[in-house]
Amino acid sequence: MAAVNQVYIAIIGAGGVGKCFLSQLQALAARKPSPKLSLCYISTSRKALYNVDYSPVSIDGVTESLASSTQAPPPLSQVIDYLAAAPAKVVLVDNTSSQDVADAYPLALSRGLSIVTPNKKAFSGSYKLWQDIFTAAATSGAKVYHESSVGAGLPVISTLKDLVETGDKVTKIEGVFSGTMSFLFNSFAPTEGQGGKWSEEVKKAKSLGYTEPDPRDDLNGLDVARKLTILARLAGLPVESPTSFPTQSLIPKELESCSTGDEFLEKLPAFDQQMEDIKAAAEKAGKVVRFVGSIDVATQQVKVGLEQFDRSHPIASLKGSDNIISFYTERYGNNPLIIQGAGAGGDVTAMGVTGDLIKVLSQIA
Ligand SMILES: NC(=O)C1=CN([C@@H]2O[C@H](COP(=O)(O)OP(=O)(O)OC[C@H]3O[C@@H](n4cnc5c(N)ncnc54)[C@H](OP(=O)(O)O)[C@@H]3O)[C@@H](O)[C@H]2O)C=CC1
Ligand SMILES: N[C@@H](CC=O)C(=O)O
Ligand code: NA
Repeated sequence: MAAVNQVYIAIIGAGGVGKCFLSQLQALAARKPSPKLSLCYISTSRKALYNVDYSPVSIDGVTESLASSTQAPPPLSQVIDYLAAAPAKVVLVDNTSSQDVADAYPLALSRGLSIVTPNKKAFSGSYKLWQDIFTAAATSGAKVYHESSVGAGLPVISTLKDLVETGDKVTKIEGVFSGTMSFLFNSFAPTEGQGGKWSEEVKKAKSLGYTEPDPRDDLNGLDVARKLTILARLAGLPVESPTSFPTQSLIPKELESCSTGDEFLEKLPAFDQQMEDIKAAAEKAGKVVRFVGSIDVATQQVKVGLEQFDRSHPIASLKGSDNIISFYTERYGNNPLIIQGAGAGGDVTAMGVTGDLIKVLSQIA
């Protein structure tokens, strides 16, 4: 029988963000006085580690134990049955970008499992999925937190929720919402100097862990469209899906039929000139080009794409993978509330997930 206040942690996904989350979880579990956490399940898409009697999986060295595990992950519905029958409360941490896992949130929440995740798919899928998730949570009392689904660990979701829940009226949200796009344009079209080759910078963004598992999901604008869908919904706009508003893709037409991300990356250098032309057009106007998004709440308009900025504009002079997100509201008037900082990367994303876990623990343990 589990101790009173014991909480079981179940983790799906152990990639770039997942591994950083595991090291933060290890530090959290070792903290004194120690929260009564125990890891009862962890899986990737091919391997799993768990014990039918819920005896803990050691967090120390878990990446190595998982890699050498011979257990395959059971179907998701069975994982949810297993977790729902645990002799203590459970927090499910989804560190994948899987739509299948996201689609299972309503079931998991209705069975009492709380969820924390950086996965955007659940909150930016169909509006029905969004409603099902929050209805299931409200009915069962289970918690769902997804801070890192926008702006990685930056306090974007929590800030927007606070604005709305305290009665402010959000009129516009705009900025740079992609760590990958920020990094790409900051290094390919810097405010000073020459900048690198587009395709080389794309490869660097992937190796730095900024891109989605398939970098085409960043370059086609969908990752930003997903983030704006989430923010628009939280601001009160019932956006149907991330494809229901205009989004500019930076995938060359000729590469739209590539069957894998690797094939796309291999062929991309042949199309570097397309991006050079876009950069040159901005330079001719004395500006730089950046990939931005905006939500106009009053007109219900959401858009995502390239825009030109003066070199002195705060969006033009971002560094690294930084995001900048401005909230215009009635209370803040003409001077928006601005959040800025790294918007991608394993450690900063995992920070948002661990922070969410700590919030959930304070409510359920
Ligand atoms: N990287 C970043 O800077 C940020 C990432 N995020 C989000 O964090 C999430 C994780 O990103 P990241 O760590 O970079 O991605 P990775 O591709 O590095 O890792 C994904 C992990 O999920 C596992 N996985 C995928 N599908 C399934 C499935 N159906 N069942 C079980 N496991 C599965 C993969 O296992 P396997 O290897 O076996 O396929 C892998 O362990 C994504 O949703 C991403 O959008 C959010 C903000 C910033
Ligand atoms: N690929 C995303 C990761 C964070 O959401 C990005 O580059 O912003
Ligand atoms: Na965030």
